[in-house]
Amino acid sequence: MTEPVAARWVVIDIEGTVTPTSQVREVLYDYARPRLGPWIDEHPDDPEVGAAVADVRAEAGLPADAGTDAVVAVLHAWMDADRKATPLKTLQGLIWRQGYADAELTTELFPDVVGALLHFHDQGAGLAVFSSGSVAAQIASFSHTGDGDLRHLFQHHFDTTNAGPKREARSYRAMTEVLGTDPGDVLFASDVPAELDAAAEAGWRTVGLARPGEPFADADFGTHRAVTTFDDISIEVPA
Ligand SMILES: CSCCC(=O)C(=O)COP(=O)(O)O
Ligand SMILES: [Mg+2]
Repeated sequence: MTEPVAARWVVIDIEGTVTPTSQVREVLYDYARPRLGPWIDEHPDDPEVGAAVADVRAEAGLPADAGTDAVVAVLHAWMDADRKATPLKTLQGLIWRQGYADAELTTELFPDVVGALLHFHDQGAGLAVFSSGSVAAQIASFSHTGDGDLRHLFQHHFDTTNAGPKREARSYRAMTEVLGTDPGDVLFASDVPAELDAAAEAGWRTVGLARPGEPFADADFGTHRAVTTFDDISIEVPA
């Protein structure tokens, strides 16, 4: 990106934008898959787990008393289809948080990401994350990266629970309220054109990450600027 974008906030997507898609769909999904059933059975009194399991049953049309095996079969099918259903994301996030705490997981970021985020931060921009991954998963994921603990960089974390669906403008309007700024002061970076469309509809500025080898490398980004690396994104923070 040659021209700097005026932005007080930079909001980043995760999968395909700052981490390779394989980091989520292979490393993290493979970690969660065998642990979902045991996690559900070992946390019978955790209200967050109970609510997520009830939501899986309801969303999948299972009976209200369907057992763990039936619930896990649905969760595995959703993962196979990469359906980013909120109750799945809640349960994955709890499992991944434990995995990061146990030092069994480390987040691999694209090599251009940390330098760019540090630069935006040093320029005085606020940084936030908007991902289908739960807030718990996001925070855990940035606590153990190949580049160290990056949690201090982010002032806000948004997911499909506290903001809403990623492809709907109302989610971006809700986040704008929380950020306490004008929508035109926010730059959203994502690999998914439909997410950028929703952000633009809410008045945000957008940049598409068309990273070589990633699922949206050859996507049509329409009127959104598209770059292949964060090295090509520059911002200026209005005085
Ligand atoms: C470590 S955060 C987990 C990310 C995740 O579960 C996911 O589905 C990523 O989706 P995104 O909206 O960031 O593309
Ligand atoms: Mg993405």
